[in-house]
Amino acid sequence: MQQPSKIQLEAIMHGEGPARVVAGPGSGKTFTIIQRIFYLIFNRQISPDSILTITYTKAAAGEMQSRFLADERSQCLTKGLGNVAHFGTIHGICYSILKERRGYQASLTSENKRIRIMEELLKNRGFERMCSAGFAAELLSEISRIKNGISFSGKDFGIPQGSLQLLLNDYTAFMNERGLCDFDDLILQSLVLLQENAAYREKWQHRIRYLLVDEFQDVNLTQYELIKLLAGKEKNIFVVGDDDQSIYGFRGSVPGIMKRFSQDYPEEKVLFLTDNYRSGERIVHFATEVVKKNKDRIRKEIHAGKAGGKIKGYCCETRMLEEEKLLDDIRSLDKKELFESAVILRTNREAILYEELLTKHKIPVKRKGKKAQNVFEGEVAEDIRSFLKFCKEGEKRSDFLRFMNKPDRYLSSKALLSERVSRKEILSYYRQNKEMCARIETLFTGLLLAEKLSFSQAVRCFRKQLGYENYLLSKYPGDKAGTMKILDELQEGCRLAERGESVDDFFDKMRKKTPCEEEQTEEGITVLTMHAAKGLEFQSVFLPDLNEGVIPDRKVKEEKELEEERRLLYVAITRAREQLFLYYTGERNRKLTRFLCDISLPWNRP
Ligand SMILES: Nc1ncnc2c1ncn2[C@@H]1O[C@H](COP(=O)(O)OP(=O)(O)OP(=O)(O)O)[C@@H](O)[C@H]1O
Repeated sequence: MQQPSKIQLEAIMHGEGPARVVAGPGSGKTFTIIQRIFYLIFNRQISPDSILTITYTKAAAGEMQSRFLADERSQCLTKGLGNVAHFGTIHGICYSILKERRGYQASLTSENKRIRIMEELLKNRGFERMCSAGFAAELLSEISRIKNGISFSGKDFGIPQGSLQLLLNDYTAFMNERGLCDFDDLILQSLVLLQENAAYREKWQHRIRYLLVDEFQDVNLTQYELIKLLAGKEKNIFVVGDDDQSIYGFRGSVPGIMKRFSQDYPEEKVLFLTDNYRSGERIVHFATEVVKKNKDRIRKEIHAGKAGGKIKGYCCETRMLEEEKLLDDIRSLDKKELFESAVILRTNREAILYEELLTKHKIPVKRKGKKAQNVFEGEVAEDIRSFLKFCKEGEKRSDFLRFMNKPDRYLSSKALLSERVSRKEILSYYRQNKEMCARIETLFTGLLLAEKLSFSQAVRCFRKQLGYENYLLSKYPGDKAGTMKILDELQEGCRLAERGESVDDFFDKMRKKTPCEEEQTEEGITVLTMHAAKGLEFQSVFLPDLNEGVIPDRKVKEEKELEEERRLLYVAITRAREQLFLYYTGERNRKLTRFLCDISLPWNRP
């Protein structure tokens, strides 16, 4: 078995009271937490049932639990005491806190459903033109900031500031009236419940005698308040985190939370886990050079536990040369190395494009545990739903607005004079413009036809005859296969509609069918985003597109946000065990990311 280092041992054997472990990447945080749980159970005779470990994601909780159960010491626990330690996310714990309380019946609303609700509320307030899933998601993230007491981000949403507050009120009223709640509500409601109900609070404090928190740097302030309440007067709270890996600012986390803990618990024990067991020395030094430019951080010296580590940087004249060099480098790996390597990108969309590039060049890509998408959820499904509702159920203005300019027909909402859309009215509005009139006639011919067709045939008409398929293909040029797959599955799925069934009922029914997890885990190189790479490690890591505008993202301007972008790059770099490959392009005067500009590294031309 792996032997803990002296400092890890000190953390593992910490007794009572608050402790804060400031750790670097690859320093064995998970290992330390698991060993501490065993220490508490076997050396301090703490009942496993009263130990709770909070992780940031469900996947991390599952991973930690299986590592705990894989240790043979856990076997005698299940046999002997009949209970085990608990692992869960903060949302999971809050759900239990609320559920146990008699009468609590709120049902948790999925992200997709929240987006649909927000779209509806936007329409009700007269913002039809701005209504899209992306815009609704951005507003919801702002609402989340407000609910968590974080100041307004300053983003310009193109709507008056007062309207944002109105939308927040609408959203709260909508959720309350229907007994719905979202992830923020889970935390806020649990917090209020525990604050107001002393007996219930004490019951939970008594139940959780030892609280361990992983990835503490990503906890937001409301979550932190709740964690403090659970820790209660005994304060047996053990938090582990790396402020340099705080990358969830958009969910309200702040790297300063690690410092805040020490203000709230001045009697804390502080320990620094600074030996990196994962990466070769050169990679550790390089990563440190990158992150140390951030001002808002706890200073720490990370030491490499292993010698070596290879870093190669390439400045490519064109995007095409960059892709070719990346492909060549990946091809130079043997099969085993390939399966243990990853290409890491800034955004999801880029990850999809790179996955496609590799597949096109016959490089196997791993799709591990990826959740199959329910095609009846999302933007495309919403467009199709509006189209079907319009054709089959009353030609409503709000439905028409959603699809009328997909593809762009240059139709203005001003041409829609009444709640029920009339072809005549629109034609009369554009009577001076022959081209527009021809376009409108073509659209309405298709709509009239679709009215008489089955759901599935109508979807086909929308795709092919009315140009929706080509519109999507030009919107997502890099994801042709994905777009066609969604459209095919939606069209096929619509065959399941029953005679006389309303469009909304049918879509709701189809949305409830949970898609199964993709069973096979193909062997190949992993392609993922910087956010998703957190907590993972790979033998070789490839980082393409290290250009200004990509990282930092072109929208990011403020110093605080720039520091978070730098941390993202740090997370990506520190995933590499042995080899790190970096690429950027100088095409059309594009520049290397500012985060690497002043770090000495030979940038070779391929
Ligand atoms: N004392 C030790 N001796 C040898 N190897 C160790 C020791 N502690 C941890 N390791 C190894 O170091 C690697 C990193 O550990 P772990 O994944 O727990 O790091 P982490 O701190 O959670 O990393 P990160 O925050 O970067 O995701 C693992 O392969 C682990 O087995």
